[in-house]
Amino acid sequence: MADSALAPTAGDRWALFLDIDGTLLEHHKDPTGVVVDDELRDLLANLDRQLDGALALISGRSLASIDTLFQPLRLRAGGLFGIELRLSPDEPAVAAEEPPALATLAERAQAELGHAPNIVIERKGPVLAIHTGPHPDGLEHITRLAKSALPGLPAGYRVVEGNVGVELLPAQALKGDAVHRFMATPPFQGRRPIFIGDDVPDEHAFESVHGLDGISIKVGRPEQATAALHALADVAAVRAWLGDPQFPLLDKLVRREVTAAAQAG
Ligand SMILES: O=P(O)(O)OC[C@H]1O[C@H](O[C@H]2O[C@H](CO)[C@@H](O)[C@H](O)[C@H]2O)[C@H](O)[C@@H](O)[C@@H]1O
Ligand SMILES: [Mg+2]
Repeated sequence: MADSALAPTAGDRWALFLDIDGTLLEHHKDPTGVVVDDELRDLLANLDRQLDGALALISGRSLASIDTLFQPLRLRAGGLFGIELRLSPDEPAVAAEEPPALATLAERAQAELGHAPNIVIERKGPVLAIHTGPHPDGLEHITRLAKSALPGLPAGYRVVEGNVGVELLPAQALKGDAVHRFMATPPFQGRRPIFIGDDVPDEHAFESVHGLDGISIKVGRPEQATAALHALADVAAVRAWLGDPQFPLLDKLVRREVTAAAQAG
């Protein structure tokens, strides 16, 4: 896909989509251990105002987890990789159901792996995450265990191996589709999307924004193949770029060599 993104035209209006973990927040060995500081809340609240509400968090976290983290800030958001969509801030969060076969796997994973110090099992309705933390000991075994449940799950479920864990996702868990849903609604319509993410599931959103004349930005891991055309080094660089008074300063983005896209998760 040709990269038109760094060819801003006068009067460009932007829409901003942000991944959370590894993009806005440094990773922590426990998913519940991350904390959103007031500086980040203020940064996002200011961007939300500056963009007339065309800002959404697109995360593998559930909407409930996102709201707990960022409260009292309540932004537009796509939770569970887009399964849960809040297209306007005053919409109530509706939690998605956990399929029985996924509950069985979660209990088996807890029995087999729960004792390992680096393993955290996170049940998120139709998504199950088995976190390995930064030292993915036993990742192969965990992936095999997760794949063993696929025959018992609804068609379309897949196992995604991310940077720090394995997740079992249903077919509709695609961040790029969430971006398209937001872009088809006010106040996102007619704007150029920017997506910033760090992990395999964000690849699908990078591809989506390319088709919308947008900007794709991968955070960290320069050695990883990605469809993203631009890069920011780490969480601190993301927050500095977002906080620049002249946001979005496109020429401050590092161009990434176009590499084979990671498997869009
Ligand atoms: O799409 P994201 O917003 O990046 O969310 C991806 C997952 O993030 C969380 O798990 C990851 O971060 C945790 C905190 O740093 C870490 O403990 C865990 O090992 C990582 O996998 C969250 O818990 C998941 O539900 C999200 O899918
Ligand atoms: Mg992430």
